[in-house]
Amino acid sequence: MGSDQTLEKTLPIIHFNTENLTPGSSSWLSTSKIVRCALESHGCFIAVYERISSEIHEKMFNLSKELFEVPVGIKEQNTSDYLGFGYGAKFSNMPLIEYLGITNGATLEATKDFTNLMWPNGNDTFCETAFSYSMLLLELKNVVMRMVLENYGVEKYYEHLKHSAFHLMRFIKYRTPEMNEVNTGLQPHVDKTFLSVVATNQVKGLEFETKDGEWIGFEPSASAFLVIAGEGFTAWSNSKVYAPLHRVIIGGTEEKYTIGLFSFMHGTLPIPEEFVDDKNPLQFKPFDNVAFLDYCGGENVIAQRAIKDFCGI
Ligand SMILES: O=C(O)CCC(=O)C(=O)O
Ligand SMILES: [Fe+2]
Repeated sequence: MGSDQTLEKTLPIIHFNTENLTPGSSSWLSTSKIVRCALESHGCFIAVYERISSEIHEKMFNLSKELFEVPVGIKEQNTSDYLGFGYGAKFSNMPLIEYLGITNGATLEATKDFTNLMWPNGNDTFCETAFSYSMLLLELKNVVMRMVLENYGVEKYYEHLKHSAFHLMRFIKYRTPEMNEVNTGLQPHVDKTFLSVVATNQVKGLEFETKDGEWIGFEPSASAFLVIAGEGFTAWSNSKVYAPLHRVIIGGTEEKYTIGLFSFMHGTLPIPEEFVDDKNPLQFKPFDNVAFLDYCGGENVIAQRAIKDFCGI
């Protein structure tokens, strides 16, 4: 296990292995502290998680290429009322990005429904691989949640949060820019989620802004996943967890593919009293993550950090 979080111009890197994945072990406890610190200082970190083998990772990304080859008319049937869910492409300010999403990702039923929508004659390999892969991302997300909550001494909320969570499994493709075309893959934004785990192919482009305004690029490598906090987690933790601004710039000649498991919460969440004291007065009212998404999908979409406007005190 190691952490490079004090190094400037790099994202914190946290290794997860058999030893520190054993709840209650001293190594679990020390890793929990490092995870919490990373989410407070950067709002994200690189998780080196070897339980996700390079075989399934590669298989999933190859299938994801196949997914984007499905005819547009079918991809467009992947609709959703939520901001950023469903199918999206051909945005005037972000011409390179195309995405598809499984609402209620990391469930077999939704993965099957999505597969059957994309391939009316079926595609068992896609369905099985996407489901297994989403479960592995979910496992990592849950480990991180549990570690952070334990380290804050608020583990009593873990089961409730785990059961209130629902996930968007999002597949993204960024094509390379043509001559004189902008290289913006994804505009700078802060996720409206609680917590996400994002995997990418070997192509660079994802960048995070540090608290002092510098942009740091993510260098993809085998078994490296990004854990990113969203504004929901910031509100719930009374601003202890930081949600970082990030963007995608497509520079090279290769297409970038991303697969992310983005978590959101159902229901109204109050801010635990453990996060509030004289030095840290309550900053947010109880909030509904789904209502927050709706709020951001309306005319407030421009605001990069909308949570304060939505439920700040
Ligand atoms: O494609 C990526 O690397 C990042 C995607 C992302 O930030 C998002 O979908 O919110
Ligand atoms: Fe994002």
